[in-house]
Amino acid sequence: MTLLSVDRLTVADSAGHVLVDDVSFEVAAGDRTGLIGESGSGKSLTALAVLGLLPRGLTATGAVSLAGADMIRAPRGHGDVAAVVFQEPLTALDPLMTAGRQIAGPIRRFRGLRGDALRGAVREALDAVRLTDTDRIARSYPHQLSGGQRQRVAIAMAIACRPKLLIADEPTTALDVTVQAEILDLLDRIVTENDTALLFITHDLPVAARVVRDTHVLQSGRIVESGPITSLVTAPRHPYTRTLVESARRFDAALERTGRD
Ligand SMILES: Nc1ncnc2c1ncn2[C@@H]1O[C@H](COP(=O)(O)OP(=O)(O)OP(=O)(O)O)[C@@H](O)[C@H]1O
Repeated sequence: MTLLSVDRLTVADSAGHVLVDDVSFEVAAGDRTGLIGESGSGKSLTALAVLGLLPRGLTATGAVSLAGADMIRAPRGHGDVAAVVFQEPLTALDPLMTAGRQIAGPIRRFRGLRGDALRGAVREALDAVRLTDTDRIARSYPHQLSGGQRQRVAIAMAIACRPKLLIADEPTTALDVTVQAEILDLLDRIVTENDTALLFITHDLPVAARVVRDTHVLQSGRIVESGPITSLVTAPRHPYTRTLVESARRFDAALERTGRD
């Protein structure tokens, strides 16, 4: 079943500059789809258009259907269908609210739980993202948590309403390498266990290769290549994809050399 259908999506600013150019792709239930491209290639604007959350001054044309809702002409709240995890958890978290209350918000709104049932669901969400000491974490404010803990709380908030689609926009870019690997494993496990579809946005090909199956490569707002990530890595067709693969290989080789020193 197609959950998300993006058909000839074009996003332009008020001066008419085209920022996302004729982008089409689909995500079916349970898919793990990547959007890969360098900074400024249009990945985040594509995600925001999917959620009906484009910044003021930008207009979208084409068609975006999310679980049957027209997200361009009649965007509606997406909270029960899709959830998003951003690069910097502090942008998603309210600095003045404890982690527990933040996770409780969408559960109350979309699942209608109250009292003990609500508290139980918050604990469950914290357990699901492998946060130990859940009572302390639930009582903590964002600044009292580490970067990795904050991103786990943001993921707990995103999955607490059991969305059918999880959009992760550079979810590990702000984290150090060990924490990055833990968060990728966590996302991998969560989408597998809940059969959630994943739209994973990154500039980092090796990071994408850990979690996605099919991917689209974006350059200057356009999709230049699409396919299974394994084929893209082993036999890239477009020159830009080749550049991405080569720079990932050079980085790997440099890491290996550093390891031997
Ligand atoms: N609100 C806005 N108004 C005008 N231009 C914008 C706006 N937001 C983004 N852009 C421009 O649109 C283009 C695509 O931006 P987008 O944020 O989608 O890129 P990205 O691939 O997600 O990059 P990054 O990984 O750096 O976030 C960029 O050239 C950016 O400068």
